[in-house]
Amino acid sequence: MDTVINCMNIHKSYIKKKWFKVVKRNDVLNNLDIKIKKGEIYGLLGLNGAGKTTLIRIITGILLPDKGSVELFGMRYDKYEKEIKSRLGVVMGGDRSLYWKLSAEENLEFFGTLYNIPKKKLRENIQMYLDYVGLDEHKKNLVETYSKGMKQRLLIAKSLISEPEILILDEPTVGLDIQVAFEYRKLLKKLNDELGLTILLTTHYLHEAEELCSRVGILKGGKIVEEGTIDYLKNKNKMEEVIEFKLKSEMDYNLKKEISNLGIISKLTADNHFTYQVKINSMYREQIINLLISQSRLLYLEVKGITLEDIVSTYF
Ligand SMILES: Nc1ncnc2c1ncn2[C@@H]1O[C@H](COP(=O)(O)OP(=O)(O)OP(=O)(O)O)[C@@H](O)[C@H]1O
Repeated sequence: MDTVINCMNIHKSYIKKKWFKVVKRNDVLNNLDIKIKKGEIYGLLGLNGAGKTTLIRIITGILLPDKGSVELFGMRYDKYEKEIKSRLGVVMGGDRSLYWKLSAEENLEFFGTLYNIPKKKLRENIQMYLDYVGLDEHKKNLVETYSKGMKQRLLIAKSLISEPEILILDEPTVGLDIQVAFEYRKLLKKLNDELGLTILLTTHYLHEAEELCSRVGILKGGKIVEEGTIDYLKNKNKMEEVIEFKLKSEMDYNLKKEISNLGIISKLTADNHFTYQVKINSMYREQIINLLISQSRLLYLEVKGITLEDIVSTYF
């Protein structure tokens, strides 16, 4: 498969200066490599502040790296910026880039002319993509009357108007309600399946990465420290599930030893009582549940699905 995004040895630091002196230096990306193949949906994962948005800004040519090189479609921004950008659709957080006093159709006409798309082709694309994102009925309405979900879909239509080959999205479903986010993910999947768009996105939601991404990469300490499918990451870290339980008193040595043989125990520090979590591979679920139920000190027990933060945290 062709590599369409190739970042090599990327370094990026944010520097705060006072009187020409560096007073604070934050090395965000450090010798980072990433390769994304044509047709993939790649999810960039990491804790808050890991540098996901910084990397997205570098890949989209908004920000220059301090060191290293970025190639899209085998081309570099210093020589082929216009060509690269014409093949890239970008949806960053927020809806500031739409004109609220214009209708959806007028917004797309305006942005389409910036791309120098011939008039007839532009009119066809506007119709096609408004249809595609399910906004055809509302195309004459002012954007200020749109819901957040509708604005998000319009931003996708806007990014598609120039017929890009790669779509890049920074936390696309943040702030959307469950149903709207579900529909939005369906739309992204459709764009990948039907139009063959390569998609790069950042997300904090495990179910989103599971539903959408053919591959994810974990960004930690300025580098991609792990890549693969979500299933691969879960199995590798033997972290299929989390069991939370509460005891009447502190866990004794014997119980702790028995549970530790099956999973990783931690105490919920935010809780003043004796609440614990154990991360386990699902094959040990029954065994741990039986063990805990046999304890007269057990107050409550809950089996929880693991979160993306649980997976990402194992790399810290
Ligand atoms: N323009 C900037 N100037 C200075 N520091 C910045 C700037 N942008 C980001 N940072 C810092 O760089 C680090 C990485 O930020 P970035 O937004 O890339 O992380 P992120 O992984 O996208 O985080 P989140 O998941 O919270 O959105 C953070 O410590 C942030 O405070």
